[in-house]
Amino acid sequence: MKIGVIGAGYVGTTTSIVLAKYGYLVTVVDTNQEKIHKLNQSRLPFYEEGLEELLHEYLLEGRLSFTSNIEDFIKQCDILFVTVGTPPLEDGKADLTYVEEVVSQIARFMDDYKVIVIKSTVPVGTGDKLNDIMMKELSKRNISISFDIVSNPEFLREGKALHDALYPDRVVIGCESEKARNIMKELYKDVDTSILYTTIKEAEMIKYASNAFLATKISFINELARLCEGKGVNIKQVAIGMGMDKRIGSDFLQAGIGYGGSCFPKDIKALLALASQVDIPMPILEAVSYVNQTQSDWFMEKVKQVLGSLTEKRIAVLGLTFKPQTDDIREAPSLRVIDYLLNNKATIAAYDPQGSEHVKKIYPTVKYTLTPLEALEGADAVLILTEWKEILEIDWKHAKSLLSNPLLFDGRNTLSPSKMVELGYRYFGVGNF
Ligand SMILES: NC(=O)C1=CN([C@@H]2O[C@H](COP(=O)(O)OP(=O)(O)OC[C@H]3O[C@@H](n4cnc5c(N)ncnc54)[C@H](O)[C@@H]3O)[C@@H](O)[C@H]2O)C=CC1
Ligand SMILES: O=C(O)[C@H]1O[C@H](OP(=O)(O)OP(=O)(O)OC[C@H]2O[C@@H](n3ccc(=O)[nH]c3=O)[C@H](O)[C@@H]2O)[C@H](O)[C@@H](O)[C@@H]1O
Repeated sequence: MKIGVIGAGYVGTTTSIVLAKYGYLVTVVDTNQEKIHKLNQSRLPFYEEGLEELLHEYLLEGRLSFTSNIEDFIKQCDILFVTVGTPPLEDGKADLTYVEEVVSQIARFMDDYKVIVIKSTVPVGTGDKLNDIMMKELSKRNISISFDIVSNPEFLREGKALHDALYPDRVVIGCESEKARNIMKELYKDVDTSILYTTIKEAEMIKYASNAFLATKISFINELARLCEGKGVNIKQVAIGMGMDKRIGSDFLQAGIGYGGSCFPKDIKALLALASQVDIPMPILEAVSYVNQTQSDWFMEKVKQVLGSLTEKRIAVLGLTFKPQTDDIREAPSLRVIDYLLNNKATIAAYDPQGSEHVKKIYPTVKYTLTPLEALEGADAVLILTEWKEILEIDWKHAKSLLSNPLLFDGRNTLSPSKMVELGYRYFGVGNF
């Protein structure tokens, strides 16, 4: 069974490495020559711990290969995983251009049965649409070759990609043919988890529903944090107490400056766009998005209030990526915070272990430092926006001596307020005292 993976992004690269680990022969294709070149040199095109070593090993062993020749690739592979991007369009809908293009190419070049496994996050009904595209392309060739479309959504998190792909909580397979189902069953035989077989549409919806629910938990706790702050109640204790109820669960109840990343914001927009196409109002999801969009402003208003004015104030921004252990800055709350600070004429020194180069392209006037302590020199306030280990493990006693003003705004509620106060800081968390 030869496996092909289309797209060498987070999902494609991780999927290919995991499949190679399970002993399959895997080839990955991408239109981005630079990525393919890098991968062929055992270098990841993004930052993700634990993957590069395996990439190197499997390349050497010949279990994994990377190419930009799509035609040969399609002819040679039996199972094709589609992992290309589905970014948001202006109106919030998922842009299916890349997925549709890939599927057309498969139909144009295939000469025997293929299982086409859609891993990209796509709206409900996409499987049917892709099926139509395949049929149309094949009829242009005046040829009849059988194929199956399977929806196998990906649930990995950036920063924990390898762990999540190796030990998933569940695998969802949306599949409507016995033949494809048996192939998928064989493919996942060594993965020790529950497999849920569904229709294609159900699998497509499960992916969006899961992300939307996780985002709802975050916006719920963030909204509650605002109330807790007003009432002098500690949100961290509230979250612990809530999370002890198994029906609620303790995950994704960490209050902060809001969720970011390439998926939650995009997938919520896409789900709302899907609902509006069929005139179904989704006020809960609208509110989830609204709370998230206003959370960093709410946080920054507090900073402004404490400082009086931000004009010409020196602000140390610690953490730029949307979460730790990644270099991804897509929809990162730090971008909104920097925007806010620049609009208020503050001076910024920013530190991030992985994300600075990317943010520099958007905000070239910000000073980017190589160490967290450099960013703190002469600062009037410190903002923690991402809970990187490098930031949490700062020697905060020494750090205080570098600051003009020991004001600490912890946008991730990760430091101990009492310890910081003991060290002489004025500490402000998110509903956390
Ligand atoms: N990033 C993540 O953690 C997760 C992403 N997803 C979903 O998976 C999909 C992919 O996400 P990422 O891997 O982050 O995307 P990405 O943007 O990192 O990678 C997509 C890759 O596809 C390539 N590509 C585009 N058109 C192509 C074509 N015609 N032929 C070959 N390659 C082509 C691009 O050059 C790019 O390298 C999205 O739908 C996303 O929502 C799902 C779960 C987790
Ligand atoms: O579809 C996707 O791409 C993926 O989206 C998320 O994964 P990811 O965006 O990589 O990262 P998360 O760990 O979910 O964090 C997302 C954002 O929420 C924030 N967050 C998370 C948890 C929390 O309690 N509070 C909170 O503010 C994080 O800081 C981050 O900005 C989902 O967790 C994955 O299951 C899914 O596969």
